[in-house]
Amino acid sequence: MLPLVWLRKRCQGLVKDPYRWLEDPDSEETKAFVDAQNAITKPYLESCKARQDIYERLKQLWDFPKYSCPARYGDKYYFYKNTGLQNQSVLYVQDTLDGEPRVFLDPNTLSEDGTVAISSSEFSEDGSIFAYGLSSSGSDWCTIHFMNTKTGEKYPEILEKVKYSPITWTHDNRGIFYGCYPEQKGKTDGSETESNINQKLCYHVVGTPQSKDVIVVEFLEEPLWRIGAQVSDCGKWLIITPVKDCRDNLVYFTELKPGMQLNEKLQLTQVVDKLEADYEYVTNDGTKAIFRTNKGAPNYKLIAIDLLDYKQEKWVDLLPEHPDNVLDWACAVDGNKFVACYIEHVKSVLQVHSLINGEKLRSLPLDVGTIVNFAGQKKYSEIFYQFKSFLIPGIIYRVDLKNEEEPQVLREIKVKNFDACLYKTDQIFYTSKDGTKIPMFIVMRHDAVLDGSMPVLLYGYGGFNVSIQPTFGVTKLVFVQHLNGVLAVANIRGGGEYGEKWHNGGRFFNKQNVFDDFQCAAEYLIENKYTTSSKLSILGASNGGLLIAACVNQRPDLFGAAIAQVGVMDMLRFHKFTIGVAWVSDYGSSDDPKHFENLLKYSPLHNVKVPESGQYPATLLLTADHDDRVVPLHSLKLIATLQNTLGNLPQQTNPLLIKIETKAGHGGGKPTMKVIEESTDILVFIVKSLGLEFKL
Ligand SMILES: O=C(NCC(=O)N1CCC[C@H]1C(=O)O)OCc1ccccc1
Repeated sequence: MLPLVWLRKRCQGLVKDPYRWLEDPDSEETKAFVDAQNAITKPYLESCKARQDIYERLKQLWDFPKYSCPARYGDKYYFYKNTGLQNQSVLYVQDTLDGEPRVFLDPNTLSEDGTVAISSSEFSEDGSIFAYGLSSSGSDWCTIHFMNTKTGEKYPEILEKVKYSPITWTHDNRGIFYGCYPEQKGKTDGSETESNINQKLCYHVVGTPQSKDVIVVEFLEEPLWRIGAQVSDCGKWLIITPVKDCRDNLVYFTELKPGMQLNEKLQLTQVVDKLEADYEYVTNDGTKAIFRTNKGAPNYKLIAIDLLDYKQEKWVDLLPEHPDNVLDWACAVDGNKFVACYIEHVKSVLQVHSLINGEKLRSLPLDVGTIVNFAGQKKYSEIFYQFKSFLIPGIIYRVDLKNEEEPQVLREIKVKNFDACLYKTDQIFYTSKDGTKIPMFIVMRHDAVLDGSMPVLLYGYGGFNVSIQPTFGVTKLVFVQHLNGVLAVANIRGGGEYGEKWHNGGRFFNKQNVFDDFQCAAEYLIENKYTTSSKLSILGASNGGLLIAACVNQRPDLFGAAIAQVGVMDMLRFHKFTIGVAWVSDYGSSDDPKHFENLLKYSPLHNVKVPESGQYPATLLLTADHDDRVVPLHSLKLIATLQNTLGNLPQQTNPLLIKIETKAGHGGGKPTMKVIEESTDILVFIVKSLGLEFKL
């Protein structure tokens, strides 16, 4: 037997997996397990006498109008608005910026309980047709629909089996390129766990049935590739950017000649042929295509590639890499400019540059916080951007770049019954186990007394090049305001806060740095008298759920309460379900012996053990039956292991619970009422676990 196969068998032979049966969501045993768990957890969370107060307060604080930036399509403006407690935001249309808004599409009318959400959308080049994806119960699957923007009339066809898909129009307004999985067998409602392979890029002509659609791009020898596609700003080119996991993509292109039928495979020219960096199309200036890339630039930069002479030695830097700040995104505006958004020590910095030579033309001043939303196009000089921070719910600015005017506040979002002046946001840098300085935001009352008595809610994510920047979160503010709490957000490695070096510092064989960074954040908060372990709660979702569960296994003594939402818990098998195989770019795969050992070291499911002294903190796992990003089996297997290993020990008096939501998924598109319910559960669990008093 080959040494590698022998080694794998030996290793895997050592690893028990007694709850493998929980991997079948449709078996009677799994359904009974889910019901039995919910039957314990729901009464536990409902038994909290402060629950109603917490729920009412969350609802009251949530009930403020939320807006997106307005965006121009055709001769109209469109924007999303939620009056406050609507389950889904509504898409409005205006003839002018101060015209009377009219409802354009209200997703709340598409389901009784608000579980149908708009997951993606794109207007045709002339604004005459609106293509939009609808997802149900939080699944990543969506169906694509088409609407005439003048009459509001729906086209008859609905595109099915769409997932991880672009929507990009040919500039003749005739149809769209989109991604689908025609070979997917069985259920495609998000409750299934089957892997997604063999995505195809198709072209759909509006007004025709999907059966007439043609596969225009496929990579038969690469079943794992997801095919990114974008029609260029000028409409002449189709840029194809296949990606295999969660980083590094290739670049192909083809010319879209006027009148092209698009009824056969496209002949692609390959520009980038090595999976070694990210290349994101920004715009093009004639044959000069601009990409945001980290190729030779861990903080990212903009390069120009001449599509007619695309050899690498001919690539030129348009916006060189900044030595410290991360180029987060760029958008072409006003014909010959682009807006660049940087991350500087975790806060957003917004600048306008020349598309001709990249030079900086002006800054757009911001407070300490985040640009959460931007609207601008190469063909318009008017741009909009929305700013948020921990204490600012949203300010939308408008500026017309054709003149030197200062940005004007278009809309300032107000929250009732919350006096932000009572609170402050500090950014501190603490030292992690290996000496690395880690930034952390701390939000609390101005008059807080640091005597170790305050409860803390510590949040982290730590992966996939994702930067956790300041945002306005009602749940966290209720914790600060009504539990006299301290909110701490640790920008641990694995994220993108300091570019590629930060991401690489927390992935593959450096993954333990992420857990060390988070545990050191907790120790910093204790040493500096913000709190004590018994008053310290930790919260994370998805990859952040892995963070929570791994840190609880490694330091059960450090935390008073732990909440892991939709966590990745089985690090030996995650790649076998839905899109899990894409995560090997951060985690590696247990199919590779060197990664097998590394994964086994921190996999939450495989590292539950009885603590030498004391017990595990109060632990709540949250998942949902239609989560097809991180399938619920991860959390089901972990809670079974926790309860079976620790649940009967006399010293384990803290609860070890799970709640499985129905008609819900990974989080995207979740209706407001379900979000408030879940936030109530989280705060109730913290109140009960830390023995806090909720003060209205
Ligand atoms: O899997 C991911 N991204 C990584 C991801 O979602 N992860 C990675 C680990 C668990 C989970 C999380 O942290 O949210 O994206 C798949 C996707 C979705 C939509 C369009 C294109 C591609």
